[in-house]
Amino acid sequence: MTAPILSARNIVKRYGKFTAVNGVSIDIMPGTVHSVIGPNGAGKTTLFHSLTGTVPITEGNILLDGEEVGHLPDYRRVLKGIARSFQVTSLFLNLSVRENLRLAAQGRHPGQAFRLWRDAESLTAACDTAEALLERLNLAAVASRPAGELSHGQQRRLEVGMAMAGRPKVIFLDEPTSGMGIDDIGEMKRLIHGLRNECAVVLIEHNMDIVMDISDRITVMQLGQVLVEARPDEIRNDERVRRAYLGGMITGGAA
Ligand SMILES: Nc1ncnc2c1ncn2[C@@H]1O[C@H](COP(=O)(O)OP(=O)(O)OP(=O)(O)O)[C@@H](O)[C@H]1O
Repeated sequence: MTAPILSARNIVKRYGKFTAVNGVSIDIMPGTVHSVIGPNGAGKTTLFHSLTGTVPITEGNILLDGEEVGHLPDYRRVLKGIARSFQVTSLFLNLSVRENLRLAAQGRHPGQAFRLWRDAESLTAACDTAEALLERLNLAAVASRPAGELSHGQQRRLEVGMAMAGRPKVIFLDEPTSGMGIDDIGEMKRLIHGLRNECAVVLIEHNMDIVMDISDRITVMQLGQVLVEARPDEIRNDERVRRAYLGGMITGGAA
């Protein structure tokens, strides 16, 4: 039987007396897109922060490829193979798209990001990674333009590319299609769908059409806990989910 690439057990995150995540267990299987959905305030973002190390967990265990990472800071988890999509503000807006990707590829190894000129071999590898990513991201035509001049949709694809550049084992994407038009959404869906060939994807997404279309598994959260975890077709037809709190939200997309 295939082992999960990421396995979180009984994750608890408290802010003072308030428990935002209350005993969540989740297994992320390799080669899958696993979405986390739920109403506002359900604890999705807090769970993401807990798994990526953005906030320290109060209780629980997180195994990445069998190794406990639950108490490592976020930058150490990145080195172990956990990536999350950077926010637009984390792009180097004055550098070209190609240079952004090169730096992200170099940054895979600690201390190398700003030693490009000293390590020709690693620079060549980073260039190759950047060129391959430019094609994957459909950004080759704008490779030489400053990242700050890209459209919103292009910037969001570049963020995903920056996370991909380190060849992570698991990528966390937090609402990658927010604020996008229909064409950009289609491109992002194709990109995410293709990612599962090389790593697992954990996705927070409010657009149910997208969730139903591209997820292999869906975890539904409510009040800091897991309400149900299942395949999209099962979630769509789950009366607890439908009646209890998502109701008419699950309507679109081909599950
Ligand atoms: N830093 C914090 N301090 C105190 N409470 C917090 C903090 N961050 C989140 N919370 C609370 O934890 C609960 C879960 O929030 P969280 O942002 O994880 O939910 P969510 O499911 O991602 O919601 P949304 O879909 O609206 O983004 C909310 O009640 C929120 O107010």
